[in-house]
Amino acid sequence: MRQAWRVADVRSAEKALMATVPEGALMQRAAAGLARRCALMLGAHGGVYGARVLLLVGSGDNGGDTLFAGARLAARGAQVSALLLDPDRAHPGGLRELRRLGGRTVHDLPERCDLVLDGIVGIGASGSLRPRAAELVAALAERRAPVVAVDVPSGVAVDTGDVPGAAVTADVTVTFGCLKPAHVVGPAAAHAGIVDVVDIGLGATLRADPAVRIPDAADIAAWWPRPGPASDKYSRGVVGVATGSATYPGAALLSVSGALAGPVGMVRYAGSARDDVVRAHPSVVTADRVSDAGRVQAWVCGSGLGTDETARTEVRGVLASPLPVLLDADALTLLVDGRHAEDLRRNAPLVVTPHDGEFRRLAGEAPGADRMGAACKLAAWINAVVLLKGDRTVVATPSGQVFVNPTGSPALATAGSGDVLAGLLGSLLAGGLPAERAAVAAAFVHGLAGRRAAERGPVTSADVAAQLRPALAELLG
Ligand SMILES: NC(=O)C1=CN([C@@H]2O[C@H](COP(=O)(O)OP(=O)(O)OC[C@H]3O[C@@H](n4cnc5c(N)ncnc54)[C@H](OP(=O)(O)O)[C@@H]3O)[C@@H](O)[C@H]2O)[C@@H](O)CC1
Ligand SMILES: Nc1ncnc2c1ncn2[C@@H]1O[C@H](COP(=O)(O)OP(=O)(O)O)[C@@H](O)[C@H]1O
Repeated sequence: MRQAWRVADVRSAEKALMATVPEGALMQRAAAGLARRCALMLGAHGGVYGARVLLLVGSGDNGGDTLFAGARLAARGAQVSALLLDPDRAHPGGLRELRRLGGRTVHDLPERCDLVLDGIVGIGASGSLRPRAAELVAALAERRAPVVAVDVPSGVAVDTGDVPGAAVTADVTVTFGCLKPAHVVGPAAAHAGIVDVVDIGLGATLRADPAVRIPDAADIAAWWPRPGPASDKYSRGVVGVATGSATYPGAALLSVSGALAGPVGMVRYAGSARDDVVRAHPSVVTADRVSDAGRVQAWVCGSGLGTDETARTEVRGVLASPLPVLLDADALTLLVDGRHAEDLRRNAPLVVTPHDGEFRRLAGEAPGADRMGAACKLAAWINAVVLLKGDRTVVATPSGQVFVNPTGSPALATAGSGDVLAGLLGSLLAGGLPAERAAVAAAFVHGLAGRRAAERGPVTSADVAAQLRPALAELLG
């Protein structure tokens, strides 16, 4: 599991580390790692010697890292030019070193270059880029040269992953010590490109809790419940699916197909699409209503359910059970008027899976610029695990733990793909995973399936469901 830390925590760790090393040592470690990565990129396209490298240099230490890295590239024969945003405030030691090794300063963006290092601002940035920096970033976007962002792409909000204005879009971001939220969450993540972490020795002093955890395939494979010799269909868990309606029978089929790909031994369906469900999935045991469904270990409720009194009774029914419950789509709409406030006071886990519109209705405001903060706030408020959908889906727990999903594809933005996710997540709940792991694992595998489906052309949610099994076969070996 990778982790990312907030600026304040990085700063304290850096301060503690700096007290133990010679002055300037951290910047040299950062510059060495940065130069190495740049040399690798140049090496793949003709070599370092003679390559035209442009440094965009702000007046903080981010610019300092960039100048020292540029000096190292100049020492290897690159033609390095530095564009200083504020020449009087550029890092003096870095500028001296660059000049000593043959680098020069320029006043405008050159027409052509082989690599650009973005050292305008790093973790010391505040607010959106100032006009001169923003102009430069806009002009850079037209040059189409490969860009390496130093620590973070300039213009992103480091702690939230928001992109409040102009921002550099990098091919590679070389960051120091640890990941920061902007590398993995929100619209900023798409600006970072491939992210490389350079070890500057921060590990020992970085003691704060991470701001966000990023699962990898090994985590999901380790968590995924697997049947053993003593398993039977009941001991593997039975998930109840209360979704779909006469108007939306497809939602029932999609959520059931998601549930069937999960680890449970049986799927029970309760609702008016039962005939369609059995026709498509003969192994599913069906009933008309939640109250008649039989024993399950977790409930999934909401996709395509409608918002009439029958739907309300079903939502009330699943919430009244002592079991883990996932509420999605129409069930979330039904929560908004407050009539289920009492039902929400339950001891068993609750997971809600809103997209932005559902989130706004539930929380009373849109997730806004800080998706992690917003998800945490809602999770604490309703005492539920919140899975906030989107690119880089966020999972937040009532106690404030946050996960960001690294898999997925924009192709998942297709009607019904959330229904598939809900079914899979419910299956993991019934299979015995703690709610936050079920949410994280479901988002991860759903994202893998989305990617696989996208490789085969335009994606429907049925394609996503069909790719869950192959994605799992690959993941679980
Ligand atoms: N600490 C360490 O141990 C290590 C730190 N390291 C490196 O230091 C970096 C942090 O350096 P930092 O603290 O000097 O801040 P930095 O990111 O250069 O930004 C400050 C400058 O930006 C300016 N500025 C601010 N906002 C702006 C805006 N919106 N638009 C435009 N400009 C804006 C601000 O201007 P001012 O407000 O002063 O006028 C000031 O000039 C970090 O990311 C990493 O690369 C590594 O060497 C490893 C060891
Ligand atoms: N731009 C995007 N990039 C990646 N994934 C996305 C994007 N937009 C939506 N998704 C994913 O697609 C799914 C859509 O779910 P949802 O909005 O509930 O659809 P539906 O209600 O039609 O089933 C979610 O898993 C979400 O994370």
